[in-house]
Amino acid sequence: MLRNGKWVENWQPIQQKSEDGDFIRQSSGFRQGVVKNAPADRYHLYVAYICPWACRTLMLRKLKGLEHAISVSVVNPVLTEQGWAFDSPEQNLQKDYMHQLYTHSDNQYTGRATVPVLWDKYQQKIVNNESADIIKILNDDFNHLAQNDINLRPTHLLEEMSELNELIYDKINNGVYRAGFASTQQAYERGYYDVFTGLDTLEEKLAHRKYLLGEQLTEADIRLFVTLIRFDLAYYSVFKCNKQRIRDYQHLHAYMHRVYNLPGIKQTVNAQHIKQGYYSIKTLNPNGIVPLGPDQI
Ligand SMILES: N[C@@H](CCC(=O)N[C@@H](CS)C(=O)NCC(=O)O)C(=O)O
Repeated sequence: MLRNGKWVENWQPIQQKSEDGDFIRQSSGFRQGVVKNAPADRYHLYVAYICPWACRTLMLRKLKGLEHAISVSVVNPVLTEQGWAFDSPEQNLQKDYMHQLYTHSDNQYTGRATVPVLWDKYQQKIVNNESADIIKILNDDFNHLAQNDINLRPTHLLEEMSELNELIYDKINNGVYRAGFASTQQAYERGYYDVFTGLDTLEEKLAHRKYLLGEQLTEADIRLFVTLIRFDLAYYSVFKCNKQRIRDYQHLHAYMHRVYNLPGIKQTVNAQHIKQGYYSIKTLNPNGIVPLGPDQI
């Protein structure tokens, strides 16, 4: 991580814990918006295919048809001693590491150099590093450039969606991390039970619905999909969420494939990066062996 603009931590991110051993997610440091009627060459996304938070921004970019307007850089799947690294110097400032883009934006930055990042190419600085903000920005503020007429935050569904988003975040998106990074048995069990009660609730909901809120795809589906697609590949095993796989849920499994088969979505999923990334977390998998399976998800 960065402390006052200096890279201080060794490669494995220190996971903040509560007194009871629960994993605590840190908050994001850059929370700005974009300019009105942004030109097509102004903004850029930095993402990792391993990262569910980053991939939800990639999904929005695809679904809205913003590929021509928002360029993308993808980091390598395995965190290095200096955090996220690029294969070759990235395209905006020719930097090798993500943390250099953070210190270029704020030379006193303290915090983790996470992805996703929404970058302003004109001002050469980070606009926002919170995926919840970024997906809202991509949905609401780029309609003049969007090639697809789709709104994932329809006003009449916002209230129901935000309730559902809370459940998805607490029990599922963050639940798998709370199980995976727990440092006591009790904390692990809290995470584990949250994950599976959450999945059971949504399995029931999806028995009668195409998407979480009915016929229309919404942001809630994006938020759920990114965890479902990583589940059998990584969370089931490396995060010990092993009551059952997504494959074993009739409705959730069909739904996951329904979303996966939407135009462009497959290109936001890279199973090899997901496995390499999660199985390289040394505290959870000291020898770094990456499993060959599953053959199918
Ligand atoms: N609040 C952030 C969380 C992003 C996040 O945790 N990203 C992880 C990858 S999944 C990361 O970049 N970790 C690097 C690190 O912690 O050093 C968001 O949703 O945008």
